[in-house]
Amino acid sequence: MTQASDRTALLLVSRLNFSYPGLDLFQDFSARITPGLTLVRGGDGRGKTTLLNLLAGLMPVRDGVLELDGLRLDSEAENYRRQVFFIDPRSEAYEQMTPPEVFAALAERHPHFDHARLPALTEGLSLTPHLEKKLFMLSTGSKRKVYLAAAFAAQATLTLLDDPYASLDRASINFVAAMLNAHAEDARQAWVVAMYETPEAIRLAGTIDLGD
Ligand SMILES: Nc1ncnc2c1ncn2[C@@H]1O[C@H](COP(=O)(O)OP(=O)(O)OP(=O)(O)O)[C@@H](O)[C@H]1O
Repeated sequence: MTQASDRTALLLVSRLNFSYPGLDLFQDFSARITPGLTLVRGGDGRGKTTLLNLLAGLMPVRDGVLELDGLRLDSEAENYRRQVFFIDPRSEAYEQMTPPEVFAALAERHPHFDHARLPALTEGLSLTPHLEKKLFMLSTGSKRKVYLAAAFAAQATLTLLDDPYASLDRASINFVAAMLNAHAEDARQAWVVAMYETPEAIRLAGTIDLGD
C-alpha cells in the first residue's frame, strides 16, 4: 500500500487508528515519508483530506504515533505543528486579508518563510493583479493560488497540499508542477500532495495509495 524510496524518513507514522462515528477510516496505518514529494492517492471519500489533517496534527488520533523530524505529536504537539504548513483550502480564516497580509500572517508562523520568493510565485500563478483584493473577493482558484504561493515560500519541514491542481488554469497547473518538481530532491523538506490520480511528470519519492 505504501511505497517509499530508501531515503531516511522525515515523518514516521506508526499504527495510526482513526474513525469518524460509524466509519473506521484508518486501522493500523503506518507510513514512512521521506524528503521530496509523496503522493497520497485515492478516490472520492477514501480519506485523503482526513489523512492530511492527521499528519498536520489537527485531528485527534485514537492511537498511533506520529514523529516529524524527531518531534512526537503526542508529547511535543506545538513544536510538531510549527514544522507543518497546511491550509484547508475551504478555510475562511483569511477572507478579510489581502494576499500580502496572508503572507505576513503565515510568515509569523513559519520562521523560514522566504519573502524574496513571493514576486516570482505571485507572477507565476498570475496573482499579481489581485494583490490588493481581500480574499473573499477572489475566485476559488485565485484563493487557492494564494495558499500555494505561501506554501512554496514557507519552507516548512512538512508541507501538505490537498488537491493542489483543483480549480487552477492549465498555466498555473504547469507552474505548480514545476515548483513541486523543484522540491523533488529536497533533503530537509517533505511535501505530501493528495490527489485523485497520479500526476504526470512529477518525480515522486513515495506513494500512499488509499484505493478507489
Ligand atoms: N466530519 C466528518 N464526520 C463524519 N464523516 C466524515 C467527516 N469528514 C469526512 N467524513 C467521511 O470520511 C470519509 C473520508 O473523507 P475525506 O474527506 O477524508 O476523503 P477524501 O479522500 O479527501 O474525499 P474527497 O476526495 O471526496 O474530498 C468520507 O466517507 C467522508 O464522508
